[in-house]
Amino acid sequence: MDTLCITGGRVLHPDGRVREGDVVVDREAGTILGVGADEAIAKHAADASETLDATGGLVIPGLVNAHTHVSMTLLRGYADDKPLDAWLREDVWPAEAELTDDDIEVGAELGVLEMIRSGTTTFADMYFATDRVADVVDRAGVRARLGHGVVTVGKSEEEAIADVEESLAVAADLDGAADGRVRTAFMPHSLTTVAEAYLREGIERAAAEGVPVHLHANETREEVDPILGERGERPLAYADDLGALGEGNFLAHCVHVDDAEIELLAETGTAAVHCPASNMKLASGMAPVQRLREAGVTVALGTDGAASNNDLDLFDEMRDAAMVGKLAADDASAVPAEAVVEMATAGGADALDLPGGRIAEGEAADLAVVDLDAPHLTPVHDPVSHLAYAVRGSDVRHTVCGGRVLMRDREVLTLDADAVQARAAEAADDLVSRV
Ligand SMILES: CSC[C@H]1O[C@@H](n2cnc3c(O)ncnc32)[C@H](O)[C@@H]1O
Ligand SMILES: [Zn+2]
Repeated sequence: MDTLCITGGRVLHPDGRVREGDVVVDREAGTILGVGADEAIAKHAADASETLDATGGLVIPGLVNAHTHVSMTLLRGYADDKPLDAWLREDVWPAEAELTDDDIEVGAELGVLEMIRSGTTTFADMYFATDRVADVVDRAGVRARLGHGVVTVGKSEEEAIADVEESLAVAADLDGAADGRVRTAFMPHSLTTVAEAYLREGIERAAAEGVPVHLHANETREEVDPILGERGERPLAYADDLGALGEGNFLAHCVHVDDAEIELLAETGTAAVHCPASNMKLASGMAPVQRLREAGVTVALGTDGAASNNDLDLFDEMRDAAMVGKLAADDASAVPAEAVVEMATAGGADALDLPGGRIAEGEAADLAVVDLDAPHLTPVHDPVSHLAYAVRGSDVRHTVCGGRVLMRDREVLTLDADAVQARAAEAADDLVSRV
């Protein structure tokens, strides 16, 4: 049998416990064959086709970035210190109007490179030129749920219809690409940037095809108030009426949600993707993560785009989520370390309905090895505490997705890191000079 064995480290199990042991992977199936320190595992380790050394390290599930716009790496640091609406209208949308498909591809390469280097194996992406993003996912060896983002405000009826059609066509055509590592969703941008008729038709057709729906929801007060004023109902009641809530669907942000909306998410099985860094940078607000989790809502973590974060490092996101979760709840015991680790792993995989997120026999072999042998990680009283509060993306030693080694000893094997960085820097300069 063709196996990969990750040896000599400690392993984070789905129950949050950490134990010494090896992880044996069936490379053909891309799944975990066994975990532990018993004789059978030792025999597998001795016979392994390939070995990754985890000595002094912690093996964790590959992290899941459940909401991003990966190609926005080209706009990292382009526009800061503004609230969402002004940031989008004055800076981001004019720049995005100049993006070529080549820019989107190189921006995606840069973002995926950054994610692999910080232990992320799976992401959800809402953007444009989705076929080019899918091609990057294929070459880089990661997993993703991808969609074409629909905006109809400011467009003619013909353009708006074409945008909805493109999102539905992309969802149908790209699903299963990259040997099944690409799955898709219908992705209207938000409840205020897509008009009701288009939302209603697109969501109905997506549901009929079994395609999930992903959108930004309840991100700012400026987005909630007009819906409340014009419709006399809260945004998630409107979303429910549109058919946007349900198992498999996931909403980014969910900052300004009241108790009834939290209950709606829980009842319908709709997941929420918490984006703490973006919410803080744009001063959008503090999501009630503790209350969402207590209500039984699946909560995942997302970086949002690199222009509002400004990185794609899920370790930063875990720390931010734990910190701001305590402030939001006015309670230092809220959103503890084990909660944010769960949100970045199993919670993310569940929200996106993709494999991975748990290290156990039969699960997808999506893994990262974190090196704990560093001054800022010494001593190790509690490895889970370190994951949430002290580890940095640059502490990741190896990254594996579907049993394939994507980064070994910090060398990314599936992308040419220097070339990607150089191409992206040039594309970003050209882009800005055109805006
Ligand atoms: C239509 S493709 C996605 C669209 O979303 C924009 N975007 C980036 N970050 C955010 C955010 O935090 N809230 C809302 N929209 C955002 C991105 O620039 C694309 O235009
Ligand atoms: Zn977003």
